[in-house]
Amino acid sequence: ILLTSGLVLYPLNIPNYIACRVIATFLCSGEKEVDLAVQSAKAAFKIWRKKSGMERSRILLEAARIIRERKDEIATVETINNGKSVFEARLDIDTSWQCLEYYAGLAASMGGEHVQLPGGSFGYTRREPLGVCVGIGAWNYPFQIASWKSAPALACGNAMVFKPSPFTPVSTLLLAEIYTEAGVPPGLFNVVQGGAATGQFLCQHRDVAKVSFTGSVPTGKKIMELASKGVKPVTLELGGKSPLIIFSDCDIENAVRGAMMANFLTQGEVCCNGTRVFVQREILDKFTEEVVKQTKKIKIGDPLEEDTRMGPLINRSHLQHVLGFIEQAKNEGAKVLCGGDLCVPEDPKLKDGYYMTPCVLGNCKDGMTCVKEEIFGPVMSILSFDTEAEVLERANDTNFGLAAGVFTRDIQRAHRVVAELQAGVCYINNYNVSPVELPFGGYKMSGFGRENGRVTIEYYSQLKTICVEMGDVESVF
Ligand SMILES: NC(=O)c1ccc[n+]([C@@H]2O[C@H](COP(=O)([O-])OP(=O)(O)OC[C@H]3O[C@@H](n4cnc5c(N)ncnc54)[C@H](O)[C@@H]3O)[C@@H](O)[C@H]2O)c1
Ligand SMILES: C[N+](C)(C)CCCC=O
Repeated sequence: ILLTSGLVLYPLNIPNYIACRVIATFLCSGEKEVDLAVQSAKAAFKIWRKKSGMERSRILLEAARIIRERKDEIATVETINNGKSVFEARLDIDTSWQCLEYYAGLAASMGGEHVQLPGGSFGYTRREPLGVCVGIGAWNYPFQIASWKSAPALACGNAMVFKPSPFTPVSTLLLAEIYTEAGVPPGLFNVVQGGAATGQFLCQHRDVAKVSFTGSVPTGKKIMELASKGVKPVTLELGGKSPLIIFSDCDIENAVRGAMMANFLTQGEVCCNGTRVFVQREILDKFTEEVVKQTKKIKIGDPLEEDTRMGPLINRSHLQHVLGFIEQAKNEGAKVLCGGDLCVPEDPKLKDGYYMTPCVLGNCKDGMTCVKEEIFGPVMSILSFDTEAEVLERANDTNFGLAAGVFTRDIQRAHRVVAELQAGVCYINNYNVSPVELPFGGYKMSGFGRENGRVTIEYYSQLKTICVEMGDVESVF
């Protein structure tokens, strides 16, 4: 997608292939447009917050139903938007409507507690919405990120202004359209387009009550700084360099499948990917041979085709950035076991696409750049280890803490190891599944706050305490 200022060309005609071409142009929202969106959300908030939880629930359920019904169409738009395979985009749309359904289920049960005090007095708490919340999204899961932020926000009675990444501006508009069709008040969910400047206007706006951000660590720090000026709470869903630990007693076939899931979804552009794959020495050769065999089989090509499993990366500069990491890895002593090259699919229509072959790096060491930094592309680094204590020490030796995984048949070891891993999301004998019932979010520099799960209600609401006196005032004066 080439972004220029200009007319919004939307809806677009869905083509039957993806290469590098302009599919839409959008105007970036400036300070004035951001203010209009916030004011419109503020007006809608006044109506929405008065609705009962049951009423909000019904509307969210209707939106979930429409997403489910339009799943194939939305997935196709997402594929054009981002480049991921349509097969995967459908899974993203599933977790999106599931998220709306989940919070619809919680909307009516939001409440506080009643506390008895001496002398018949009592207190109670009310869980109240925050107001206008801002959502700012990354480009790797555009529709899913917008759904994971807006569903709990709206369920709690808030309004939201959402800014997608300028690299993937399209699919979020479908979500806005669907909320409107489902019956939310006009302006309750607004989409503004643009990059850093638009994001900054949002974070600084005096009528914005909260910012929920998904993106990189450097941008997350800037957002936290901006929000701190208005003492606005933030949720930060940031990057990672997650460890995946494969013990020799695991089911190797499953572990190989897990490692593929942990590294190659969405062209490897996944925040929680388990890119540091620690394999116990006894099974290193066998595991590596099988993982390389499976990686070579990944079908790269037109992401709109049913059997494609890897499409193009998000843009040319990111492709070059990822290939640069592989060059550096070679220079630092890693061995390319497969992939890591520019790829020009046979289909002439795809010749300008940003394709590369998925890469497995062997002979990796903890100090190498490919092992320390988030690459955000299809690059798996394999490291060997001998003991549990050693691998735990090495797995935790990072400033990131988003996710981690462990493959073993020893159930006691599995729980012992995850208890020691410094990561917000830990997988045992699987990787990168995301049931919306479970909270998702990071430790350390991977951020704070959570998405999904019951706990997220706390991040989109505030607690009011009411103290009720049943006797006379006992004044100290
Ligand atoms: N933890 C998670 O749930 C999660 C999920 C997806 C992606 N990510 C992370 O996102 C990163 C990739 O996404 P990206 O390249 O879009 O990230 P990014 O930080 O470059 O941009 C994210 C969003 O922030 C906006 N932005 C940029 N500068 C801003 C500023 N100064 N003020 C306000 N907004 C600003 C961008 O326009 C975009 O919408 C990776 O690090 C990845 O790990 C994390
Ligand atoms: C759905 N996944 C694969 C768990 C990804 C969540 C969002 C991370 O980028």
